[in-house]
Amino acid sequence: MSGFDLTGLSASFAGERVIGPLSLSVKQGERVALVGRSGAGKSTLISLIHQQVGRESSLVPQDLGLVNALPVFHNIFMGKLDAHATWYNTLTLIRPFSRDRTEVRTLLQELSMREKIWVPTASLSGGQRQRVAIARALFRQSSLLLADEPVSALDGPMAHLVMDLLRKRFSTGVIALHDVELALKYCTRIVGIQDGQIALDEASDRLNPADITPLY
Ligand SMILES: Nc1ncnc2c1ncn2[C@@H]1O[C@H](COP(=O)(O)OP(=O)(O)OP(=O)(O)O)[C@@H](O)[C@H]1O
Repeated sequence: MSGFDLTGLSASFAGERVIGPLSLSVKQGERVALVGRSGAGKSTLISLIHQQVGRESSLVPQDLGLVNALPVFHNIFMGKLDAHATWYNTLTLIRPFSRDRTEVRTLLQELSMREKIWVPTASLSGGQRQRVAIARALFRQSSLLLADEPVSALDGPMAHLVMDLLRKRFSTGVIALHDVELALKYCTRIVGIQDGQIALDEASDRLNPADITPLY
C-alpha cells in the first residue's frame, strides 16, 4: 500500500476541535503538500494519517524524534528496527553489520554528511539533525512518506537537494510545507488547511503562489 483513503479524521485538544472531521484520499504516485498558516492543523493531520497507516509509512516528524545520546548511524538504523529480530538490533547497538554501515554511509553521502556517521546526534547543527531524520526515513524504504516541515532548517540549495531526493525515493507522500515555492515545485497536489478543514485541494500545475496566499 502506498496510497490511502481515510475518512472521519478529527482531533481535539482540551475539548476544542483542531482538525476535521475530514476525509483525505491520496492515490499512489501523488505527492501532496499540506499548506496553511501556523496552527492550522497540518501537524495534527499528519499524526492522524500516521496513526492509521502506521508501519506502511516513513515518518519525518517536526520534532525529528532523534535519540541524542546515540550516534548518527544508530538513529538512521532505527528506521528499520521493526524489520529485524531483537538479536539483530541488539548486536547492531554494539557492532553494526557491514551491509547496514554501507547503506547508511551511502545515504549520508547523498546528504553531504558522510563524515558524521559515528558522531553523537546531540553535537549536530539543526540542519544536520534534520538530515539525519530524513536519512532515517529513506533507510526505512517504505513507499509512503509522511513528513512535517522536513526542510525547514536547511539552506536553499540543500532544501532543493533533499526535496529532489524525497521525490525520487518515495512514490507517494504527504508533506507539510511552509515554503509555497517548494510545495509547487516538488509536489503534484496542494491541500490547503484552514481552521482544521480542507480549504483548497488542487493539482500543483493548476496553481501559482498567489492562489495559495489567501490561506495565510
Ligand atoms: N499536544 C497539544 N496540546 C494542545 N493543543 C495542541 C497540541 N498539539 C497541537 N495543538 C493545537 O492544535 C492546533 C493545530 O496545531 P498543529 O501543530 O497541527 O498546526 P500546524 O498547522 O502544524 O502548525 P505549524 O505550521 O506551526 O507547525 C494549534 O492550535 C495547536 O495549538
